[in-house]
Amino acid sequence: MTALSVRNLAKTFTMHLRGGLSLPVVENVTFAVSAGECVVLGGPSGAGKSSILKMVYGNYGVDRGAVMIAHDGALVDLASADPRTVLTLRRDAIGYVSQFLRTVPRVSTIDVVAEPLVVRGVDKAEAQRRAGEMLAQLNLPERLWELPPATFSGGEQQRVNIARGFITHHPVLLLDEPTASLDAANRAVVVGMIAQKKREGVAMLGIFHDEEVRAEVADRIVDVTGFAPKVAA
Ligand SMILES: Nc1ncnc2c1ncn2[C@@H]1O[C@H](COP(=O)(O)OP(=O)(O)OP(=O)(O)O)[C@@H](O)[C@H]1O
Repeated sequence: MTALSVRNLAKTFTMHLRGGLSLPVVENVTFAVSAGECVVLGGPSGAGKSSILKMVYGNYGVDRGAVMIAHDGALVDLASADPRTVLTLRRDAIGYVSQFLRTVPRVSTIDVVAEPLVVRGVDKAEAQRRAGEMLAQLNLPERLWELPPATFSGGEQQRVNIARGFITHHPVLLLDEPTASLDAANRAVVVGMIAQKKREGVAMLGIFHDEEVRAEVADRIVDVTGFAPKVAA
């Protein structure tokens, strides 16, 4: 079953501070991700992988094309949806694990991780219990759970971010380098968490620079260089 279908996306950045210089990045981006599948975007630095992920989540507008996401038994185009629909899709249908944690001052780690469940109506104590399970799985020492993550190391912050991104059940999940700052043991934990999401039928689209991780999680690699804009003669 197709959970995410990207059709003919195109993006050109316009550099307003450079006299309106236009920088075509990708065109005709077309691929689909099925439930229970992890598709990885491949290609060299600058090919447009992050830009595609940001368009799929609606952080970047698209010049052309559609991002169809399964929701309530239909496919909804996130690229042309109004802001309310985008928020609904982000609550119920599509999640995003970014590379970096955006920390909020004074909020404890356990509450940072529990929050996505609390806003979905889960009882606070139950949300914190599940947050603790995620943090323990990711080997984050319990003495850190009551502290805000602002002063944590890069790898600790990334694990808090992964716990927060994986705690909900979004049928489509976008992963932007979730293992970049992790040691081998924790990379293996995340690989296991991705395998678990596959078993639960989640469709994942990700960027992984680490070749070992990529080989373990990718069911298919979509080479982004195939979407390079044709240079006009
Ligand atoms: N907001 C932006 N404004 C202008 N140009 C941008 C913007 N975002 C990306 N670009 C440009 O688009 C091109 C593709 O960038 P992108 O980050 O998508 O590549 P990538 O394949 O993810 O690279 P990497 O593997 O290095 O992360 C680059 O040339 C980049 O400079």
